[in-house]
Amino acid sequence: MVAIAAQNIQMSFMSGTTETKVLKGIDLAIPSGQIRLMMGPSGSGKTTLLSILAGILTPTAGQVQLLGQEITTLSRKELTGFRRDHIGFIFQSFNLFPALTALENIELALQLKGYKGPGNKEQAFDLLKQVGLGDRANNLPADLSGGQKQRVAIARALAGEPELIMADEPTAALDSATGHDVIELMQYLAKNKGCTVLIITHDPRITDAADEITYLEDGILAKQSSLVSGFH
Ligand SMILES: Nc1ncnc2c1ncn2[C@@H]1O[C@H](COP(=O)(O)OP(=O)(O)OP(=O)(O)O)[C@@H](O)[C@H]1O
Repeated sequence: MVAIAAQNIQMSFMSGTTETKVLKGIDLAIPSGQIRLMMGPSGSGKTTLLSILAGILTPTAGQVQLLGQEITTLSRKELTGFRRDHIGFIFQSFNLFPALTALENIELALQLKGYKGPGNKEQAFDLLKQVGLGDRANNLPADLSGGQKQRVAIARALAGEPELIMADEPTAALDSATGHDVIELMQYLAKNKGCTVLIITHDPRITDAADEITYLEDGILAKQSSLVSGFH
């Protein structure tokens, strides 16, 4: 099954009377359970494309289907619900609430996803254990290292078991060993939970973890390499 699909995605931004075409007709099909990297020079349109695939930005033209659902026809409200129910997001900047402990950050995510029972604390703790942070549950983000914060952010993205994980530079702020741990965790999720993982990265150290790499250059797909079949 194809988890993330897009046809002829185009995106233009207006600044004054000048139109800048950032995406010029992108087609994508990412199978379920795959780890797909999206790479390319700065300004090539990666974040814009991820935002469109996640239904955060509406493209100027083109269609997107997530888990078989056409999302370009959904209302804002329906999109918000779809994202909440099916997508876990991970960003370079972690975006944790500084006044909440690691555990509370995840409990909050569960609440926002509509989980309202006494089991939330236990579930949040289980998620922290999955990312190897069972012993840091009561720490505030300020008392965690960059890698630990990113692992909390991943645990939060996993709350509610989303089928899709979308990450924008998840290892950029991490040292090499920690970045590797984070990617191993994503591999675990893809292989064992059937998550489909789409990662924007500049980080050449994580290319080995990908099933496939999509290269974006100046708003078009430059090439696609399948690591599984062994050609780069
Ligand atoms: N809201 C916006 N309004 C106008 N231009 C925008 C907007 N968002 C992005 N752009 C422009 O679109 C182009 C692509 O930006 P985008 O952030 O998608 O690139 P990127 O490949 O993710 O870059 P980086 O690797 O530096 O994050 C850039 O030239 C950027 O200035």
